[in-house]
Amino acid sequence: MTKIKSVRTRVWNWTGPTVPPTGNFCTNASDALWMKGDAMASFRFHQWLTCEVETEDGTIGIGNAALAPTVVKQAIDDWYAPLVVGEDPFDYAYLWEKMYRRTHAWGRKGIGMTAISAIDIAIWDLMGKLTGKPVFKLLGGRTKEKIPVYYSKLYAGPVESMQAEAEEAMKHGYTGFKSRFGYGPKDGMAGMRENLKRVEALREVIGYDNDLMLECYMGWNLDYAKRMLPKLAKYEPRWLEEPVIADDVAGYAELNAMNIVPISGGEHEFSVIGCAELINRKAVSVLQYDTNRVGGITAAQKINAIAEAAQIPVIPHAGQMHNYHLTMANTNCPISEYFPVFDVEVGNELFYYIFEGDPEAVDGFLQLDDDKPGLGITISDKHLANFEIVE
Ligand SMILES: O=C(O)[C@H](O)[C@H](O)[C@@H](O)CO
Ligand SMILES: [Mg+2]
Repeated sequence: MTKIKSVRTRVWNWTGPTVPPTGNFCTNASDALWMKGDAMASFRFHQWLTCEVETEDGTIGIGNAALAPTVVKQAIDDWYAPLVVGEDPFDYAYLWEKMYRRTHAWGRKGIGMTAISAIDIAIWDLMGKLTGKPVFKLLGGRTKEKIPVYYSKLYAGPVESMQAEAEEAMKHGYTGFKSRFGYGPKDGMAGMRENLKRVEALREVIGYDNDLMLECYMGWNLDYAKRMLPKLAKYEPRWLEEPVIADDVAGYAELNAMNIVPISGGEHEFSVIGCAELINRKAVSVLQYDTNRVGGITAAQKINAIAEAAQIPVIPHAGQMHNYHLTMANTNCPISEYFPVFDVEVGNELFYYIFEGDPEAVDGFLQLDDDKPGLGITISDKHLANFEIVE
């Protein structure tokens, strides 16, 4: 048995070229504020955290976090790393509880649970490498020949450019497409019409034999969503995502109970109990935790069991290997989100510039390798010139 010897955290700041997103490309929680300018102008994921857990025999497991990397790094360095050094990585359930309970006063959600996630993902990568098995083979094995993925971009912009993007994506074999709304409560009825115009335009391109998912990114509220749902029904969205802020679980449940459009959410929920509440209160018809926020693979797999018992499908936020392995290992995880490989824009695509090994979608599917131990990713040296790395 080899013990954990060290935890190395690094913050990767992208300093390379970026594509400026169109203004107002997605509604968001800040839209409710009285503020000047475009709230999404500051919405960038141009930083990422890598977390490498090394054992005494020199094996290194790789974890990561996208939320607040500099703060999560400090939390790991100061609080969480000391809790796992000297421990056996295969005692991962005990280590998860140790990290969760020793910081329970402040770490149950947000930064603390993101830090736990990064370390836990690294531990699962480590266990895969130490056993010579891909992580999905440690979770339940292959439940799919390949993973169906949905195309996730279509940021709100001019109707013609959204239609052109959807047309291009159609050529790559996707059968699911997620777009972002650009308008919300502050834009009134005129904004509603702009939103509906774009949904109609996308349906004209992709037709009705493909899935269309609609993303609000917490930018609406209960009143606006209740008014919009009947107007959206005829476009048959597969789901309406994060219509209200993450704390408005009652609002989620009311919208989902209207049974007009399935409501999805969870990418801003944390821990097993946090997701169990969304399920038990019937707040979502599709649960979308992100493994690098919710508590890592240990927590995500427990949540998958609770969701399966309630027959709520789990389609994790973001794609990326820490989520793909769970989707491969669970029949109740039918498809994956997939950010197409793009020049760095909002930052959802930054993962591709830090890591190697993330599979590219082919004809709307992606594949995992039965013989690649761990998560199957390495830290890339291909784009180092475009990063400032903080140890
Ligand atoms: O579901 C998603 O992909 C997220 O909400 C996105 O990361 C974000 O880009 C908002 O569109
Ligand atoms: Mg989302």
